[in-house]
Amino acid sequence: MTTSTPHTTAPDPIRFVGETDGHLVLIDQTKLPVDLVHIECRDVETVWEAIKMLRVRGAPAIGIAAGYGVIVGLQTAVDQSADQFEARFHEVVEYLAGSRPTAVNLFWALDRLKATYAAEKEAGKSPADIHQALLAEARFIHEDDRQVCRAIGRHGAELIGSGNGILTHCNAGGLATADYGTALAVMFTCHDQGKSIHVYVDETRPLLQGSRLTAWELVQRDIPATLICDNMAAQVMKEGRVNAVITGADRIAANGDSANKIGTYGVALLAKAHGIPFYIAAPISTFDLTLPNGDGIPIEQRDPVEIIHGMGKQTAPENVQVYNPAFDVTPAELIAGIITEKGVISPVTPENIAQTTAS
Ligand SMILES: CSC[C@@H](O)[C@@H](O)C(=O)COP(=O)(O)O
Repeated sequence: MTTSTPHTTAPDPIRFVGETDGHLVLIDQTKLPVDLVHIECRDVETVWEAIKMLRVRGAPAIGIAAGYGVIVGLQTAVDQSADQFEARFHEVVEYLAGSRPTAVNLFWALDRLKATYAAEKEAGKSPADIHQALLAEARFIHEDDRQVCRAIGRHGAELIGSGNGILTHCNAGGLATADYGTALAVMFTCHDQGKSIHVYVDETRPLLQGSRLTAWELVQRDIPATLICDNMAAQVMKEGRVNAVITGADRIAANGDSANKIGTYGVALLAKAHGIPFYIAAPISTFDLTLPNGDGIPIEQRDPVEIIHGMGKQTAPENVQVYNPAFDVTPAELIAGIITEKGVISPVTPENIAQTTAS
């Protein structure tokens, strides 16, 4: 079921309505910026489809939605035996884990629910009680992300001076998190602090998260912003308009190599060539310390149709070969700092990452 409302203020991208028998409500991000449409997810298949098709997207938001996806996925099993309930739990977790491969926040959130399940089972709890505990954990992940984003904004704002131009790529805003964002949190905080900033927004081919979502969020907040096509970033930097680049991340390896939306690596190289600091803004939940470097980060490959028919009309021959990786990996040496809720990691070294993530 979908509902449409006028969009004059920044709305919650993710809401869970009710208790364990409730449902998930998401902004359908594929419809923005033209329509603010909500979708109701009353089964896990709808949640999976929403993640896969980028109706909900952005690393933290995917994790939050998946947490609630487990709750709706278990609703059909709560009256069954403890063994059947547990089998369904693992089935739902595996199913949601197969929706998208790159953002580690998805797996991080599911792992937290697995740990909750194990603790409740150990304590001899019933399926209904376990279901309740899982909802509490999903809600905690959601609420905690709000605080995390605010802290990222505060730490990042210290790096930005009044009068600065900031370039960003993709959407790491309120829509990609519980609210307020990661990279955009820095810009929102600067704006709230009265600093005059100007944001350059890469449109972000092929799915235009920059022009559809980031530009929309900035316009909603009256933050001065200029939309550019991805291939204009070098010229804009050369003209001296950009003092810092800030993007989000989907997975950060133990050495700081960071996966983010395809094109981010190119932006980081351009920033280096122009002597502009390139920052990643991401929560601790985006670090994957099991990976020593970015080589092991799984890169999602998406459907060629997104490029051949990306603008709602055919822009390439149907039978042309297409390569459509959704993410790339920016090497740590190109990153001036990683802005987390615990502070800014700089220089980006394995030692500094280990220290901050453990604190
Ligand atoms: C705070 S969101 C950080 C990243 O998830 C974001 O920059 C990004 O690359 C999202 O890609 P998407 O494919 O739109 O989910």
